[in-house]
Amino acid sequence: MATTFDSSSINNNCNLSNNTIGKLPEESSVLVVGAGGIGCELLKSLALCRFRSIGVIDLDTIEVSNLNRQFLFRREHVGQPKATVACDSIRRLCPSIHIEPFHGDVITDSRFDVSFYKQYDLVINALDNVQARQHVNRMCLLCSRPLIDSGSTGYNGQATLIFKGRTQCYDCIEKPKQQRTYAVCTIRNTPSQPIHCIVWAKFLYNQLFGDNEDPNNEDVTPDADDPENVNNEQDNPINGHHRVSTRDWIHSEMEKFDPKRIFNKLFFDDINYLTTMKNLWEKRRQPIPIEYEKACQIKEYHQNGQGDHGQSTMPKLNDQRIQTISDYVQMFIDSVNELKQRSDKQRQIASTSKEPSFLVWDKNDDADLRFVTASANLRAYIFGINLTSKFDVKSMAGNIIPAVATTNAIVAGITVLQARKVLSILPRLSTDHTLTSIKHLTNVFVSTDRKTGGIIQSIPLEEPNSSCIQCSDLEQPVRVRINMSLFTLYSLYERLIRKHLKMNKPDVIIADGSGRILISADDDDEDEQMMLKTLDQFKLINGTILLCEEEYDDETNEALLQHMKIKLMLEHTDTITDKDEYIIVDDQVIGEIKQIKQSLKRKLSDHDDDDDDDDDDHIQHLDDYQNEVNIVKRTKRLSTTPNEHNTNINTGPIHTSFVMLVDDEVPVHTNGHHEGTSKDDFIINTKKHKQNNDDNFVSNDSNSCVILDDDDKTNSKPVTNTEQNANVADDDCYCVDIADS
Ligand SMILES: Nc1ncnc2c1ncn2[C@@H]1O[C@H](COP(=O)(O)OP(=O)(O)OP(=O)(O)O)[C@@H](O)[C@H]1O
Ligand SMILES: [Zn+2]
Repeated sequence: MATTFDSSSINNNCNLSNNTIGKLPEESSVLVVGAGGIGCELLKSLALCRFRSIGVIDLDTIEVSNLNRQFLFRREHVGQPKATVACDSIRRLCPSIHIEPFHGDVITDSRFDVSFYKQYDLVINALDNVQARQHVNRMCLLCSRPLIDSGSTGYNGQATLIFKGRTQCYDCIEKPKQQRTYAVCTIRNTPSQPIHCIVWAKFLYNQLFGDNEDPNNEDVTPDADDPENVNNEQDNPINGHHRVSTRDWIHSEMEKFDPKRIFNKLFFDDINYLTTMKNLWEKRRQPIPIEYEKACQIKEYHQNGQGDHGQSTMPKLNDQRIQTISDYVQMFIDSVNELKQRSDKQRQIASTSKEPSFLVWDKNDDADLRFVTASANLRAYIFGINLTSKFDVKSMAGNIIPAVATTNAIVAGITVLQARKVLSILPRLSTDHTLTSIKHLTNVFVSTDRKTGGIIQSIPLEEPNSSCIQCSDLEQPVRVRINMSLFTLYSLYERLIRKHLKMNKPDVIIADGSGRILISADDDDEDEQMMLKTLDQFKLINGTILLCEEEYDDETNEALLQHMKIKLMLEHTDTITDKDEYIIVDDQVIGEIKQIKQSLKRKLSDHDDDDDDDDDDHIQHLDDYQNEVNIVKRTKRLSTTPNEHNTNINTGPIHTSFVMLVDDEVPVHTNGHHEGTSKDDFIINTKKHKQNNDDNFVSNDSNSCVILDDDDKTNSKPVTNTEQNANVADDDCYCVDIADS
């Protein structure tokens, strides 16, 4: 790494096409997200292939376990940010490069907003988790930046291309569940494999130290509703054994928090209760409860003293060895004590900061891992299941598939070739909105499955999935800037969605592929407590997209005006300190409205010029017009300047305008400066209305304008920003408030 490499020597090999129109690597800038296994290989290859402007994001610091394959790091770097060290190493390899590190979480760090992404021509993912990949995918769709998603699992890998609206995006195909799920009854009542005990131990961790409000925080207490337990009377004390929910029990125990009592509750009382559910044990080995004092005496590796199950006599690291039950008892007590201290400290920190008040299990944290190893093995012993070494628990609990350095290197190489191909077509992308300019590109997979072809396989790009929530509806989301740790669900729904965006009562769905409903329109009993929670308490993060969708109300017909779908993109910023404040970022939306205006103008003037009174033409025109109205309706979501909800932002006077559609005609309104004006006046500056309020029909409210039925001026109605839906009949006109541009 100390030597400097002259990359020009390999440039010819990297010249993928004779296409001189394309952008050259040295002229382009690339954002690499993730500086781990693939990331290190990728940065090296990009630098050697003459990429000269690179941004690198990574949230992590270097660990000893990274050093075997993440070769930009050395032992002396352990503990330092990956992004910074990776960039330093690349600079040593290639001094002329401009490479900038960003140590932060790509999802939650508010530095990585739309303008950040727009600095780059191309984005490359070298990440290891779905959530971060989905986030970058969304940002690239929003910013119209091509994305290459690289990844590897063991011997398999991929470098797939994502072009907004032209190829499938990362979310077009539902991802297989990352983690295998196990039946709750198996975990709580009848484990039969080490993994069942490990999953149980992770649930237990969450119950003792984790987020109690997390819906995934499963109860670890015996499940009296087990379908196999049908003939038993449920939840009755049997032979004096009560079933006590661990969650409730631990709360009542918080003061004393004695690890020995916890031990006895989990491994003696609960197991005793389980043994009373007789049906479960008709065809299974019944678990044997153990008390703390007795467990301390057990020097066996296994219930039947079978020792180190089938493991070879190869020398092993300590963590790879299975220990005795008494060792695991000690490990349990020590780790519970350590984690209790840490959790108390965390609660204290949370009381004066925005930090969470709970612990989050981390496979790389030694106390976390010891707790799960000890708890899982004690439970395994009770159920007669083989024990598992700490080393194996880490890989099973962390859902780890071993990384293969060679796969990472191959994937990184392919990714750089993909990047060069993308650059070669970049200038044409903005003018060609079909698949033509990218039809020679492919997704590339590395696979050991020889039946499907060679190790490296090229698969044609596929068109977007029309029902993909992220990319099918190319309408841009409305970007809302808020402070997630202050802004409440109430403010989101009542102030922003209902009052400002004027939706009636929409469902609000989290568009992360889970389909989780944040607020249901059907839910009449809104839980007040829930509405007062801040958005971060619902685990909404920077970049979350919410789909607000309103259905027709057939009975009242009201919904005709309100039938809308709006996507909101939440952007977190610490700079907002008012809990109710939000800023709608509008540059793209204003552009969109201008386009609609242009297109309406064209249509209406075509119609005027058309002397032929052909009925079919007329119908066609009305259809077109209706489409436009629908577009406008759907686009009813604008306003960036301060409004009644954020007047505390001192950004000057309110300039609010309306886009108006009156029947099939151009809107007419009567105050002096606009009267008789042409079709151009779809956008009416209401500030001017106020300045000229010598007119009968003009409201004194600077946020209002007057609209008329085209042919009957007596129908004139003043319309204000906030009342427009109520006052304007559906067949009269339709208003869209937009910021004065
Ligand atoms: N949300 C995120 N923001 C920024 N970087 C991320 C985010 N999520 C993951 N990463 C980074 O992506 C990289 C993925 O690399 P890799 O798959 O080699 O994982 P690793 O954490 O380095 O290795 P291991 O998991 O085996 O310890 C990591 O360096 C990780 O820090
Ligand atoms: Zn998609």
